[in-house]
Amino acid sequence: GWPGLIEAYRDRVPVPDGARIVTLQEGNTPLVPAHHLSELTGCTVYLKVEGANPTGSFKDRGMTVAITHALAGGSKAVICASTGNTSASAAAYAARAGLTSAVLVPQGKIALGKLAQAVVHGAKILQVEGNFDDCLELARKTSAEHPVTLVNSVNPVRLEGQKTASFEICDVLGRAPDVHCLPVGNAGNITAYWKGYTEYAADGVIEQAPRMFGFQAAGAAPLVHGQPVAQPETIATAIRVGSPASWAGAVRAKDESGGLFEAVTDEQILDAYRTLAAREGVFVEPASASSVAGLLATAADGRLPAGSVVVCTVTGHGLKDPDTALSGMVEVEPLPVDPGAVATALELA
Ligand SMILES: Cc1ncc(COP(=O)(O)O)c(/C=C/C(=O)C(=O)O)c1O
Repeated sequence: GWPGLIEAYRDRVPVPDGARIVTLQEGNTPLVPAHHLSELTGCTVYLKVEGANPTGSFKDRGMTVAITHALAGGSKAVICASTGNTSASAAAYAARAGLTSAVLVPQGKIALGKLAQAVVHGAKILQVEGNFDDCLELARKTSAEHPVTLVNSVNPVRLEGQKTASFEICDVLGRAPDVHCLPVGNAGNITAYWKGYTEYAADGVIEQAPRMFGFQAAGAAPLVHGQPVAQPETIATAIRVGSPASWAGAVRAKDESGGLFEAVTDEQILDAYRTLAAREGVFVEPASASSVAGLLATAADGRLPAGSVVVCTVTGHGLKDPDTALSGMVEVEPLPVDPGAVATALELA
Protein backbone atom coordinates (compact mmCIF):
# COMPACT_ATOMS: atom_id res chain seq x y z
CA GLY A 1 0.00 0.00 0.00
CA TRP A 2 0.86 3.69 -0.10
CA PRO A 3 3.63 4.23 2.52
CA GLY A 4 3.11 7.98 3.00
CA LEU A 5 4.93 10.88 1.40
CA ILE A 6 8.41 10.58 2.85
CA GLU A 7 8.81 6.93 1.87
CA ALA A 8 7.09 7.44 -1.49
CA TYR A 9 9.47 10.26 -2.46
CA ARG A 10 12.41 9.18 -0.31
CA ASP A 11 15.06 10.60 -2.63
CA ARG A 12 13.35 13.95 -2.93
CA VAL A 13 12.17 14.69 0.63
CA PRO A 14 15.11 15.11 3.02
CA VAL A 15 14.79 13.64 6.54
CA PRO A 16 17.54 13.18 9.20
CA ASP A 17 19.36 9.82 9.07
CA GLY A 18 17.71 7.24 11.28
CA ALA A 19 14.72 9.47 11.89
CA ARG A 20 11.50 7.76 12.91
CA ILE A 21 9.01 8.66 10.14
CA VAL A 22 5.85 10.23 11.55
CA THR A 23 3.15 9.54 8.96
CA LEU A 24 -0.59 9.06 8.63
CA GLN A 25 -0.08 7.85 5.04
CA GLU A 26 -0.82 11.34 3.74
CA GLY A 27 -0.62 12.12 0.04
CA ASN A 28 -1.58 10.08 -3.03
CA THR A 29 -4.75 12.17 -3.20
CA PRO A 30 -7.31 11.92 -6.03
CA LEU A 31 -6.79 13.83 -9.29
CA VAL A 32 -10.45 13.96 -10.34
CA PRO A 33 -11.41 14.93 -13.93
CA ALA A 34 -13.82 17.88 -13.65
CA HIS A 35 -16.25 17.20 -16.49
CA HIS A 36 -18.56 20.15 -15.79
CA LEU A 37 -15.70 22.65 -15.41
CA SER A 38 -14.06 21.28 -18.57
CA GLU A 39 -17.32 21.87 -20.48
CA LEU A 40 -17.71 25.38 -19.05
CA THR A 41 -14.15 26.45 -19.87
CA GLY A 42 -13.27 24.49 -23.03
CA CYS A 43 -10.22 23.21 -21.14
CA THR A 44 -9.29 19.80 -19.73
CA VAL A 45 -9.69 20.46 -16.01
CA TYR A 46 -8.65 18.21 -13.10
CA LEU A 47 -9.18 18.74 -9.38
CA LYS A 48 -6.37 17.79 -6.98
CA VAL A 49 -8.53 16.88 -4.01
CA GLU A 50 -6.37 17.61 -0.98
CA GLY A 51 -9.32 17.26 1.38
CA ALA A 52 -8.68 13.51 1.03
CA ASN A 53 -5.59 13.80 3.26
CA PRO A 54 -5.77 12.31 6.79
CA THR A 55 -6.71 15.58 8.55
CA GLY A 56 -8.66 16.92 5.57
CA SER A 57 -6.22 19.42 4.04
CA PHE A 58 -2.91 19.67 2.15
CA LYS A 59 -1.18 20.70 5.38
CA ASP A 60 -0.50 17.04 6.18
CA ARG A 61 2.09 16.97 3.38
CA GLY A 62 4.26 19.48 5.19
CA MET A 63 3.48 18.31 8.69
CA THR A 64 4.69 14.73 8.23
CA VAL A 65 8.10 16.19 7.36
CA ALA A 66 8.13 18.97 9.98
CA ILE A 67 7.11 16.63 12.84
CA THR A 68 9.53 13.92 11.69
CA HIS A 69 12.32 16.51 11.82
CA ALA A 70 11.16 17.93 15.17
CA LEU A 71 11.07 14.47 16.75
CA ALA A 72 14.49 13.55 15.33
CA GLY A 73 15.85 16.83 16.66
CA GLY A 74 14.75 16.01 20.20
CA SER A 75 11.92 18.55 20.36
CA LYS A 76 9.32 18.00 23.04
CA ALA A 77 6.84 20.61 21.84
CA VAL A 78 5.81 22.32 18.62
CA ILE A 79 4.00 25.61 18.05
CA CYS A 80 2.23 27.14 15.08
CA ALA A 81 0.06 30.09 14.14
CA SER A 82 -2.85 29.08 12.01
CA THR A 83 -6.10 30.01 10.32
CA GLY A 84 -7.05 26.47 11.26
CA ASN A 85 -5.75 23.72 8.99
CA THR A 86 -2.11 23.99 9.99
CA SER A 87 -3.13 23.73 13.63
CA ALA A 88 -5.40 20.75 12.95
CA SER A 89 -2.59 18.97 11.15
CA ALA A 90 0.11 19.93 13.65
CA ALA A 91 -2.08 18.70 16.51
CA ALA A 92 -2.67 15.32 14.84
CA TYR A 93 0.94 14.66 13.84
CA ALA A 94 2.30 15.92 17.17
CA ALA A 95 -0.09 13.58 19.01
CA ARG A 96 1.09 10.69 16.84
CA ALA A 97 4.73 11.57 17.64
CA GLY A 98 4.10 12.02 21.37
CA LEU A 99 4.91 15.73 21.23
CA THR A 100 2.80 18.46 22.80
CA SER A 101 1.43 21.11 20.45
CA ALA A 102 0.44 24.74 20.94
CA VAL A 103 -1.65 26.57 18.36
CA LEU A 104 -2.23 30.31 18.11
CA VAL A 105 -5.43 31.15 16.26
CA PRO A 106 -7.00 34.54 15.40
CA GLN A 107 -9.84 35.28 17.81
CA GLY A 108 -13.18 34.03 16.47
CA LYS A 109 -11.91 33.51 12.93
CA ILE A 110 -11.42 29.74 12.74
CA ALA A 111 -13.81 27.29 11.09
CA LEU A 112 -15.57 24.92 13.50
CA GLY A 113 -14.24 21.65 12.09
CA LYS A 114 -10.63 22.78 12.38
CA LEU A 115 -11.09 23.90 15.99
CA ALA A 116 -12.70 20.53 16.78
CA GLN A 117 -9.63 18.75 15.40
CA ALA A 118 -7.15 20.76 17.44
CA VAL A 119 -9.26 20.18 20.57
CA VAL A 120 -9.68 16.44 20.11
CA HIS A 121 -5.98 15.89 19.36
CA GLY A 122 -5.15 17.64 22.63
CA ALA A 123 -3.46 20.80 21.35
CA LYS A 124 -3.12 23.78 23.67
CA ILE A 125 -5.29 26.30 21.83
CA LEU A 126 -4.56 29.97 22.39
CA GLN A 127 -6.89 32.51 20.81
CA VAL A 128 -5.00 35.71 20.06
CA GLU A 129 -6.50 39.23 20.09
CA GLY A 130 -5.42 39.83 16.51
CA ASN A 131 -5.41 38.36 13.01
CA PHE A 132 -3.36 35.55 11.52
CA ASP A 133 -0.42 37.84 10.82
CA ASP A 134 -0.27 38.81 14.52
CA CYS A 135 -0.46 35.09 15.44
CA LEU A 136 2.47 34.25 13.16
CA GLU A 137 4.62 37.03 14.60
CA LEU A 138 3.80 35.82 18.12
CA ALA A 139 4.63 32.19 17.23
CA ARG A 140 7.95 33.22 15.70
CA LYS A 141 8.92 35.24 18.78
CA THR A 142 7.84 32.51 21.19
CA SER A 143 9.86 29.81 19.40
CA ALA A 144 12.89 32.11 19.25
CA GLU A 145 12.86 32.54 23.02
CA HIS A 146 11.64 29.14 24.25
CA PRO A 147 12.44 25.43 23.54
CA VAL A 148 9.50 24.90 21.18
CA THR A 149 9.81 24.16 17.46
CA LEU A 150 7.97 26.41 15.02
CA VAL A 151 6.13 24.32 12.41
CA ASN A 152 4.61 27.08 10.25
CA SER A 153 5.41 27.11 6.55
CA VAL A 154 8.26 29.54 7.27
CA ASN A 155 9.94 26.30 8.39
CA PRO A 156 11.37 25.18 4.99
CA VAL A 157 10.88 21.46 5.68
CA ARG A 158 7.13 22.07 5.47
CA LEU A 159 7.49 23.09 1.83
CA GLU A 160 9.64 20.02 1.12
CA GLY A 161 6.59 17.94 1.97
CA GLN A 162 4.07 20.15 0.20
CA LYS A 163 5.99 20.09 -3.10
CA THR A 164 5.16 16.36 -3.47
CA ALA A 165 1.67 17.27 -4.73
CA SER A 166 3.32 18.46 -7.97
CA PHE A 167 5.15 15.14 -8.28
CA GLU A 168 1.92 13.16 -7.86
CA ILE A 169 0.15 15.25 -10.51
CA CYS A 170 2.95 14.72 -13.05
CA ASP A 171 3.26 11.02 -12.18
CA VAL A 172 -0.47 10.50 -12.81
CA LEU A 173 -0.86 12.71 -15.90
CA GLY A 174 2.48 11.72 -17.41
CA ARG A 175 3.14 15.44 -17.86
CA ALA A 176 2.71 18.75 -16.04
CA PRO A 177 -0.48 20.72 -16.69
CA ASP A 178 -0.27 23.85 -18.86
CA VAL A 179 -1.72 25.89 -16.00
CA HIS A 180 -1.97 25.21 -12.26
CA CYS A 181 -4.62 27.15 -10.28
CA LEU A 182 -4.53 27.37 -6.50
CA PRO A 183 -5.67 29.54 -3.62
CA VAL A 184 -3.00 31.73 -2.01
CA GLY A 185 -2.97 32.89 1.61
CA ASN A 186 0.41 32.75 3.39
CA ALA A 187 1.80 31.58 0.00
CA GLY A 188 3.71 28.52 1.20
CA ASN A 189 1.73 26.22 -1.08
CA ILE A 190 2.30 28.06 -4.38
CA THR A 191 5.99 28.31 -3.45
CA ALA A 192 6.12 24.56 -2.73
CA TYR A 193 4.28 23.56 -5.94
CA TRP A 194 6.68 25.64 -8.01
CA LYS A 195 9.64 24.00 -6.27
CA GLY A 196 8.24 20.57 -7.11
CA TYR A 197 7.55 21.36 -10.76
CA THR A 198 10.96 22.95 -11.31
CA GLU A 199 12.72 20.00 -9.66
CA TYR A 200 10.88 17.60 -11.99
CA ALA A 201 11.71 19.82 -14.99
CA ALA A 202 15.39 20.08 -13.99
CA ASP A 203 15.56 16.28 -13.77
CA GLY A 204 13.86 15.86 -17.14
CA VAL A 205 10.86 14.07 -15.64
CA ILE A 206 8.63 16.69 -17.32
CA GLU A 207 9.39 18.87 -20.33
CA GLN A 208 7.71 22.06 -19.21
CA ALA A 209 6.56 23.35 -15.82
CA PRO A 210 3.06 24.91 -15.75
CA ARG A 211 2.09 28.56 -15.50
CA MET A 212 1.14 29.20 -11.86
CA PHE A 213 -2.19 31.05 -11.38
CA GLY A 214 -2.53 32.15 -7.76
CA PHE A 215 -5.89 33.42 -6.52
CA GLN A 216 -6.56 35.54 -3.45
CA ALA A 217 -9.80 36.72 -1.90
CA ALA A 218 -10.53 40.28 -3.01
CA GLY A 219 -10.56 41.49 0.61
CA ALA A 220 -7.23 39.76 1.36
CA ALA A 221 -5.12 40.17 -1.78
CA PRO A 222 -1.71 41.62 -0.85
CA LEU A 223 0.05 39.83 -3.75
CA VAL A 224 -2.45 41.28 -6.23
CA HIS A 225 -2.01 44.82 -4.89
CA GLY A 226 1.75 44.45 -4.36
CA GLN A 227 1.50 45.56 -0.75
CA PRO A 228 0.30 44.16 2.60
CA VAL A 229 -3.38 44.45 3.54
CA ALA A 230 -3.71 45.73 7.11
CA GLN A 231 -7.22 44.39 7.85
CA PRO A 232 -7.76 41.38 5.55
CA GLU A 233 -11.41 40.32 5.29
CA THR A 234 -13.04 37.36 3.50
CA ILE A 235 -15.54 34.58 4.16
CA ALA A 236 -12.69 32.25 3.10
CA THR A 237 -11.08 32.40 6.54
CA ALA A 238 -8.26 30.03 5.59
CA ILE A 239 -6.77 32.65 3.25
CA ARG A 240 -7.57 35.70 5.39
CA VAL A 241 -3.91 36.77 5.39
CA GLY A 242 -2.66 40.33 4.89
CA SER A 243 1.10 39.76 4.74
CA PRO A 244 2.13 36.38 3.28
CA ALA A 245 5.21 34.86 4.93
CA SER A 246 6.29 33.35 1.58
CA TRP A 247 5.79 36.54 -0.41
CA ALA A 248 9.11 36.23 -2.27
CA GLY A 249 8.51 32.57 -3.12
CA ALA A 250 5.07 33.34 -4.51
CA VAL A 251 6.34 36.20 -6.69
CA ARG A 252 9.16 33.97 -7.96
CA ALA A 253 6.66 31.23 -8.87
CA LYS A 254 4.44 33.71 -10.70
CA ASP A 255 7.27 35.46 -12.55
CA GLU A 256 9.36 32.40 -13.47
CA SER A 257 6.30 30.46 -14.64
CA GLY A 258 4.76 33.33 -16.65
CA GLY A 259 1.73 33.00 -14.41
CA LEU A 260 -0.48 35.52 -12.60
CA PHE A 261 -2.06 36.56 -9.33
CA GLU A 262 -5.72 37.56 -9.40
CA ALA A 263 -8.36 38.50 -6.84
CA VAL A 264 -11.71 36.74 -6.67
CA THR A 265 -14.65 38.12 -4.71
CA ASP A 266 -16.40 36.23 -1.90
CA GLU A 267 -19.39 35.96 -4.25
CA GLN A 268 -17.28 34.32 -6.97
CA ILE A 269 -15.76 32.01 -4.32
CA LEU A 270 -19.20 30.94 -3.04
CA ASP A 271 -20.48 30.41 -6.60
CA ALA A 272 -17.53 28.13 -7.33
CA TYR A 273 -18.01 26.43 -3.94
CA ARG A 274 -21.63 25.61 -4.82
CA THR A 275 -20.82 24.54 -8.40
CA LEU A 276 -18.12 22.15 -7.20
CA ALA A 277 -20.54 20.47 -4.75
CA ALA A 278 -23.61 20.55 -6.98
CA ARG A 279 -22.05 19.59 -10.30
CA GLU A 280 -18.74 17.84 -9.63
CA GLY A 281 -19.77 16.20 -6.34
CA VAL A 282 -16.67 17.59 -4.66
CA PHE A 283 -17.20 19.32 -1.28
CA VAL A 284 -14.45 21.78 -0.42
CA GLU A 285 -14.09 24.58 2.11
CA PRO A 286 -14.57 28.14 0.79
CA ALA A 287 -10.87 29.08 0.47
CA SER A 288 -10.28 26.01 -1.70
CA ALA A 289 -13.00 27.13 -4.13
CA SER A 290 -11.06 30.31 -4.92
CA SER A 291 -8.85 28.28 -7.27
CA VAL A 292 -11.94 27.27 -9.26
CA ALA A 293 -13.39 30.79 -9.06
CA GLY A 294 -10.13 31.96 -10.61
CA LEU A 295 -10.25 29.24 -13.28
CA LEU A 296 -13.73 30.39 -14.32
CA ALA A 297 -12.80 34.09 -14.28
CA THR A 298 -9.64 33.68 -16.37
CA ALA A 299 -11.38 31.32 -18.83
CA ALA A 300 -14.15 33.89 -19.23
CA ASP A 301 -11.81 36.81 -19.91
CA GLY A 302 -9.49 34.95 -22.29
CA ARG A 303 -6.42 34.75 -20.05
CA LEU A 304 -6.81 30.97 -19.89
CA PRO A 305 -6.48 29.64 -23.46
CA ALA A 306 -9.15 27.10 -24.55
CA GLY A 307 -7.79 23.58 -24.79
CA SER A 308 -5.37 24.06 -21.90
CA VAL A 309 -4.74 21.16 -19.50
CA VAL A 310 -5.46 22.71 -16.09
CA VAL A 311 -5.17 21.39 -12.54
CA CYS A 312 -7.00 23.22 -9.74
CA THR A 313 -5.82 22.34 -6.25
CA VAL A 314 -8.76 22.28 -3.85
CA THR A 315 -6.96 22.45 -0.56
CA GLY A 316 -9.37 21.48 2.22
CA HIS A 317 -12.47 19.34 2.81
CA GLY A 318 -15.83 21.12 3.03
CA LEU A 319 -16.58 19.50 6.40
CA LYS A 320 -13.99 21.83 7.91
CA ASP A 321 -16.53 24.65 7.69
CA PRO A 322 -20.04 23.28 8.32
CA ASP A 323 -21.41 26.74 9.17
CA THR A 324 -20.82 28.02 5.63
CA ALA A 325 -22.28 24.82 4.15
CA LEU A 326 -25.44 25.07 6.25
CA SER A 327 -25.87 28.82 5.79
CA GLY A 328 -27.55 28.11 2.45
CA MET A 329 -30.01 25.60 3.90
CA VAL A 330 -33.78 26.28 3.71
CA GLU A 331 -35.53 25.39 6.99
CA VAL A 332 -38.32 22.83 6.42
CA GLU A 333 -41.04 21.73 8.83
CA PRO A 334 -40.75 18.09 10.04
CA LEU A 335 -43.09 15.79 8.10
CA PRO A 336 -45.67 13.31 9.42
CA VAL A 337 -44.83 9.62 8.80
CA ASP A 338 -46.82 9.67 5.58
CA PRO A 339 -45.53 8.88 2.06
CA GLY A 340 -48.05 11.37 0.64
CA ALA A 341 -46.41 14.16 2.61
CA VAL A 342 -42.98 13.12 1.30
CA ALA A 343 -44.24 13.00 -2.27
CA THR A 344 -45.72 16.46 -1.89
CA ALA A 345 -42.55 17.83 -0.30
CA LEU A 346 -40.51 16.40 -3.17
CA GLU A 347 -43.10 17.72 -5.65
CA LEU A 348 -43.56 14.19 -6.94
CA ALA A 349 -47.31 14.27 -6.34
C1 LIG B 1 -7.92 25.27 2.95
C2 LIG B 1 -6.75 26.18 2.68
N1 LIG B 1 -6.59 26.65 1.42
C3 LIG B 1 -5.56 27.47 1.12
C4 LIG B 1 -4.67 27.88 2.08
C5 LIG B 1 -3.57 28.83 1.64
O1 LIG B 1 -2.34 28.13 1.55
P1 LIG B 1 -1.01 29.02 1.71
O2 LIG B 1 -1.05 30.01 0.58
O3 LIG B 1 0.13 28.07 1.63
O4 LIG B 1 -1.12 29.68 3.06
C6 LIG B 1 -4.78 27.42 3.41
C7 LIG B 1 -3.80 27.88 4.40
C8 LIG B 1 -4.03 27.75 5.72
C9 LIG B 1 -3.08 28.24 6.69
O5 LIG B 1 -2.19 29.00 6.37
C10 LIG B 1 -3.23 27.78 8.09
O6 LIG B 1 -3.89 26.76 8.33
O7 LIG B 1 -2.67 28.48 8.96
C11 LIG B 1 -5.85 26.54 3.70
O8 LIG B 1 -6.04 26.05 4.95
